[in-house]
Amino acid sequence: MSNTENIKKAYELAKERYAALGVDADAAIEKMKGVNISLHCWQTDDVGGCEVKHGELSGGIQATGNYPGKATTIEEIRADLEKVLALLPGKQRLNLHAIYGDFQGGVVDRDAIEVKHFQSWIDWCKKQGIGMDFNATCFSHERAADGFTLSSKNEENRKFWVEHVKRCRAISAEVGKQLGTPCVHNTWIPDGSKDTPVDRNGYRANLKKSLDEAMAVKYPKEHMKDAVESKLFGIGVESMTVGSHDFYLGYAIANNILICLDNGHFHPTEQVGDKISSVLQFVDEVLLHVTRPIRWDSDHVVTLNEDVQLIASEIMRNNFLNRVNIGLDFFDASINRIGAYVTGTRAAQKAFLIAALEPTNDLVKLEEAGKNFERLAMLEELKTMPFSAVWDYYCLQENVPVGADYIAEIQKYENEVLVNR
Ligand SMILES: C[C@H](O)[C@H](O)[C@@H](O)C(=O)CO
Ligand SMILES: [Mn+2]
Repeated sequence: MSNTENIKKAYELAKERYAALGVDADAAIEKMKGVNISLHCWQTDDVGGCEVKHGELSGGIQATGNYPGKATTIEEIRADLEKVLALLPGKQRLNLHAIYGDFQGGVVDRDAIEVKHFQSWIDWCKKQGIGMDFNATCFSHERAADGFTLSSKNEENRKFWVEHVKRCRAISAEVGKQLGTPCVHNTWIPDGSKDTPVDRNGYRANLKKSLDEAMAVKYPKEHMKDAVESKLFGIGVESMTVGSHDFYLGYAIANNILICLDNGHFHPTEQVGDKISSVLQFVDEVLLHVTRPIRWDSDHVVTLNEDVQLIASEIMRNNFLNRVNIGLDFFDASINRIGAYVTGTRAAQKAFLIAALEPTNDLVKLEEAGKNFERLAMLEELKTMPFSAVWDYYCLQENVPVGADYIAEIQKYENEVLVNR
C-alpha cells in the first residue's frame, strides 16, 4: 500500500473517531481556509533589513545565534519566503517591516520612504497570490539611540519618527488597495527606561501626541487597519516601557483601532489566549504576534504548547477568525532559519486545526450543567485523539510535505542554496 493510501486510510479511521464525538473532520479542514497567518519577513535575516547601512539591531530585541545561510539580499529573502510558503498548507500573508524596502535605486532615510520602495514587494505578493501587512521600523537607527522614538523629548527626533509612521501608514493603504485585502499596519516602539524615570507621564503624553499626529490621516478600512503593540519590558528598558499594555489598550479603544497582543510581551504567567475575549468586547479587531517567550521576550520558535493552543482555541471556539489577524514574531538565528520558520508556522497551524476539531458546544453544555469533572475528562481525552492523521491528510490535500517530510526538503535547500551564501 502506498504512503498516500495509508494517509487516507488513517484519516478515514480518525474521521470516525471524531464523528463519534460529534465532530466533522472534513469541516474542520475546511475551516483552515480562514486561518491565514502573516509570515514575519524578519525570520529570514535576524531582523537585519535591506537598508545599505545596516544599523545594529536595537530596541531591546535580540536574535541570537550565527547559523550559516542568512539571507543578505532582497532576492535571497524572497527565495527563502517562497521556500517557506511551499512547505506550508493553506494561504498565508507576508508581514513586512519598513527596513525591508527595495532600496536598489538608492537608499533613503526612514522619513523619506515611499510606495515606490515597496512596489516590488507588492508585485511579489500579487504573484504569490497573498496579502501583505506592514510595520514601521522605529529601532536600529541613530535617532533611536537614546531609547526614545515617538515619545522622545528631542522634538527633532520625535517629528522624524512621526513622519516615518505617517509614511508607513500611507504605504500600507496603497498595499491594501493594490492587493485587494486590507493591510494591517502595526506600530511598535522600543521606548523606555533602563532605570527609574521621573517623568513617566511626560513620555506617555508625547507618545499620545505623536500617535495622534501620525494617525491624523484616515484611510478606508478596506485598504489599511492600524494596530499598536504593547510590551511589558525589553532588554535595557527594564524599569519603564512607555507603550505599556494599559497605554495602548486605552489608545486602541479610544480610537477604535487594533490592539496587537504579542504573547512574549506580558508577565510570564499571563496568557494572551485569555485576553482575546476581553479586548474584543471593546475593540473590533486584534492583531496577534504569536511567539514563544522563554523566561523573557526571547522570541523562540513557536511550538505546539498550551499557550499557543489556548490562543487558537479561543479564536475557533468563538468564530473570531474575522476579528483576529494572526501574525508571528519569532527570530532564531541558531538553527536553519527556514527550518525555524516552517516548524514554527506549522506548529501554530496545528493548534488551529486541533481547535477546529473540538466538540465545543458539547463542552459548553457540560460546563453550563456544572459537570466540571466531565468537562475536564473530555478536555484530557481530546488531547490524545488521532489528530496527526487529520493533519497529515490536510497536508496531503494541500500538496505540501506530510509529517516530518519537510525536514528533508529543508536540508536539501540548505545543501543546494544556503551553503553557497
Ligand atoms: C520586529 C518586530 O516588530 C518586533 O519583534 C516587535 O513586534 C516586538 O515584538 C518587539 O519586542
Ligand atoms: Mn511583536
